Amino acid sequence: MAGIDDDAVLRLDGVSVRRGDKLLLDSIDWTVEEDERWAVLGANGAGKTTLLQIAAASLHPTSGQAHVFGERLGSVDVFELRPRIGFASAALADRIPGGERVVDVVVSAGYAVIGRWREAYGELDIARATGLLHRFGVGDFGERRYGTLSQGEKARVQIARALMTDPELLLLDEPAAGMDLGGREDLLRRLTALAADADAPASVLVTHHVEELPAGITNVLLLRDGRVVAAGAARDVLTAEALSETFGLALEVERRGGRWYARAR
Ligand SMILES: Nc1ncnc2c1ncn2[C@@H]1O[C@H](COP(=O)(O)OP(=O)(O)OP(=O)(O)O)[C@@H](O)[C@H]1O
Repeated sequence: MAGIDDDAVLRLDGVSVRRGDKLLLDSIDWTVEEDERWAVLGANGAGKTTLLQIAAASLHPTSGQAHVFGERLGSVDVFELRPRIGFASAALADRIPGGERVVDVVVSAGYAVIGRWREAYGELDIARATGLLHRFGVGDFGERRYGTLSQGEKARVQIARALMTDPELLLLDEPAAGMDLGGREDLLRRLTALAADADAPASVLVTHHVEELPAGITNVLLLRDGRVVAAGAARDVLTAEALSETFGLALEVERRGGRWYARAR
């Protein structure tokens, strides 16, 4: 199988993850290419976070093979891969000490992952971090203490932090969770702009809600009980039938202005 698609950012072949009797992921085949912006959709407990942990090289499959940047997990030093991956999630957001200055939260991403934490930050690093904070609508908060930010503001800081190292793969676990409607729509506008940026990394965004997909998502993977229901181009995959199967209820789905909307039938 090696060599079939060595340019892929991520390639999973028959990946399963088992914990005790439970199969968290069941024989997943999935390829993410450099220019693709993926969304992974599924109900609570479907296995989305587990799948993202494999993509982040922080979990190894129980069986099957996972390649990240062409390197097989299990045969490569993951500490070499991780600096090339930007990861933002609520769980990570909660681990950051509340007393940290927001700009330091962002700028330290580079030092944390590449082990340069002893070095002083340069002006260029601060400028880049500040630029990223502005890009995600929290540019005025650089001097604030991280713990004083709202959940939605922290999520934006996390995305800026994930992009700080100029990663080749960006993983976003429910970036709009806990945001009010205005905050969500503003964030989605910014993620849409990121998706349209030819220099932006390949990305995988995990969510429960089709309404939280930014316009510009190119591909979708639907997950139910650890299995792929469908995966491929967004407009082929986001059908009423496939979404209904994914969430276990009859849904209708609609696309408007590049965004997606679902409701019970
Ligand atoms: N160590 C473990 N042992 C047993 N089951 C586990 C373990 N870790 C996770 N699970 C279960 O695996 C399933 C998948 O979990 P995962 O967090 O990947 O789902 P998810 O799709 O991200 O869910 P959510 O949307 O609720 O965050 C869940 O049912 C969870 O309870």
